[in-house]
Amino acid sequence: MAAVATGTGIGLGGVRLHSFNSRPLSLFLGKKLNLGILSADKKLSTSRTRNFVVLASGVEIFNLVHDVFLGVGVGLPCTVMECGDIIYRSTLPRSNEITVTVPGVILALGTLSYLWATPGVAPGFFDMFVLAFVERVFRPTYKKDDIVLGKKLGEGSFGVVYRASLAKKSSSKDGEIVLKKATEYGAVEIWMNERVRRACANSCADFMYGFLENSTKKGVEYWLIWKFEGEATLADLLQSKEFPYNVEAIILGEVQDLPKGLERENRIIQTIMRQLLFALDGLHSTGIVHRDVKPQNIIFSEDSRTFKIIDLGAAADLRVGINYIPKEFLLDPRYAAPEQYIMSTQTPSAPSAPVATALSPVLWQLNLPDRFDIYSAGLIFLQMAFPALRTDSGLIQFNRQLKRCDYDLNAWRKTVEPRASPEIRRGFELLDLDGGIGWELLTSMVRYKARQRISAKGALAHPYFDREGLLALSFMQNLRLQIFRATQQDYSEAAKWIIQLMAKSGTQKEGGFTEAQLQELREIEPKKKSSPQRNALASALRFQRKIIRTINESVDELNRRRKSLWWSRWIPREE
Ligand SMILES: Nc1ncnc2c1ncn2[C@@H]1O[C@H](COP(=O)(O)OP(=O)(O)OP(=O)(O)O)[C@@H](O)[C@H]1O
Repeated sequence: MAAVATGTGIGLGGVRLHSFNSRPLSLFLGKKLNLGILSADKKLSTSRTRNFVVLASGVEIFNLVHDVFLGVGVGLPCTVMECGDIIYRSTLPRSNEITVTVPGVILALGTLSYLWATPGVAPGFFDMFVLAFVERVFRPTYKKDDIVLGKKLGEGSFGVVYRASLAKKSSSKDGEIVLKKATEYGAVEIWMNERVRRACANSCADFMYGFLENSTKKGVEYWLIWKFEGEATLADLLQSKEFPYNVEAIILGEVQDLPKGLERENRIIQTIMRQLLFALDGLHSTGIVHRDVKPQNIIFSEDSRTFKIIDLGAAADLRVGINYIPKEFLLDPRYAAPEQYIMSTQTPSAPSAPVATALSPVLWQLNLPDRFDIYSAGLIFLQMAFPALRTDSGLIQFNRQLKRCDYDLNAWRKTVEPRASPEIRRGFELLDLDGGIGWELLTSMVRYKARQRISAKGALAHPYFDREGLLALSFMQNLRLQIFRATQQDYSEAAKWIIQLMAKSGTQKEGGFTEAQLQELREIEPKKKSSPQRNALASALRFQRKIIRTINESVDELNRRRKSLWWSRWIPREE
């Protein structure tokens, strides 16, 4: 008895019949077709599917179609199940069995590395939907009445900071807190502090609680509470004539009885830089860019004897797109990197949180927003090495000089060194210790292009932090240094190319980038030839662009307001 079987499987006389994939019906009409010819007598036939021409009569076509419908959905295709043409039901592989294939493994590994790449899509989901809830349940909460205000510590445009204490305290040290009464920007700061507390608690001042206080007549006010970390910021310590020995004393807890000199100062500065980079690495690894790194925002924690970062009010969380405003103008101009924005201005405004989260690894790699903080940290390094740069006027003057040298520190050095004061010379000497490894690290932090700047993790692995310095590097350390230097190459052209591709493809809504913007990207000089028609066309284009820009900005603004709602709902309110 012979039967023509098609579809994915047909039961016939106790035998499960399988042929290759079911084909579109049009193929049956006199075309060549893959069909399995099966003999029911041979229960375990090894026969392969043969190709032959089916000249189907009307009745046969009807039967075939009937068979197809019967077959579909009965079993999986043999190609997947590797079952041959005829296999007993009992010998079929179990349907839930996972087949490991090379492309499958590559795909799975690729997906996993994408989900774990900075800023971490997968850890982000875990943090937001598990850790945040667990923390809410177990962390102590505070109310306005629990806090006794003390002296004012500072006042910025977005809030006032007080030293305070808790009315009910378990020990005298326990009760010392810092309270910030902040405007609507306090909501961002609460979000960032909570994120940091869960992801890298040691990087920043110990955040205790934050809530919305709306009983005051002033309107919306966010109250943020931190543990009181200590009296001194790095700015206070830098202003002392004793710097860096005053830092050594508080880090070690005692005054060293050693001769003062460059070597010793270098070691102290190394320690401060290591602690600062460690704190930054913690923030960056979790997708947070501080954007306001400066000595005033680095506090010395007396308990842990380390420097910690404060004031996350201007920080951006690139994992979920909070405070992600590509064109936002930034903050303290004394410490801001030349790009001034953490994201390329070609990057479209942040999409909704799930999309921002899904795209975050790509956007992070394209923009490397963390390098904004690295530039600021580099300037702090410079201030530690050169006392003349510790004053506002000194730093502003340095910034002007560096800008004139196209942000090339080596060029700046060439201009100032020949006529430098003994104090400036001493700074260069300090950085030139151990074969100039300090200078090398500094120049890899303070660079014009963000892409060419070293990351916090890279800086921590730099030989500058090995005690022996450059000359005593082992083979492996030397290799590491060479790799580090290779990674300092300029890959911005490649990134630009990718951005261009993204820009060209554009979306229907955004309309992609205009030719003029692409021109700007390519840094091609616009043609100078002009004619009345060309001028008229240019004016019309300019006008059109202006209208589009205005509409986009208004939509952005509306979106931003709408988007700002979702995460501020997480902030507790005082009952
Ligand atoms: N956890 C802390 N422990 C001890 N002191 C702190 C702490 N947090 C903040 N301070 C002190 O309060 C000051 C102001 O804090 P912060 O920078 O967060 O406020 P701000 O309103 O943003 O100020 P500004 O606008 O001047 O930066 C700091 O310079 C520091 O001296």
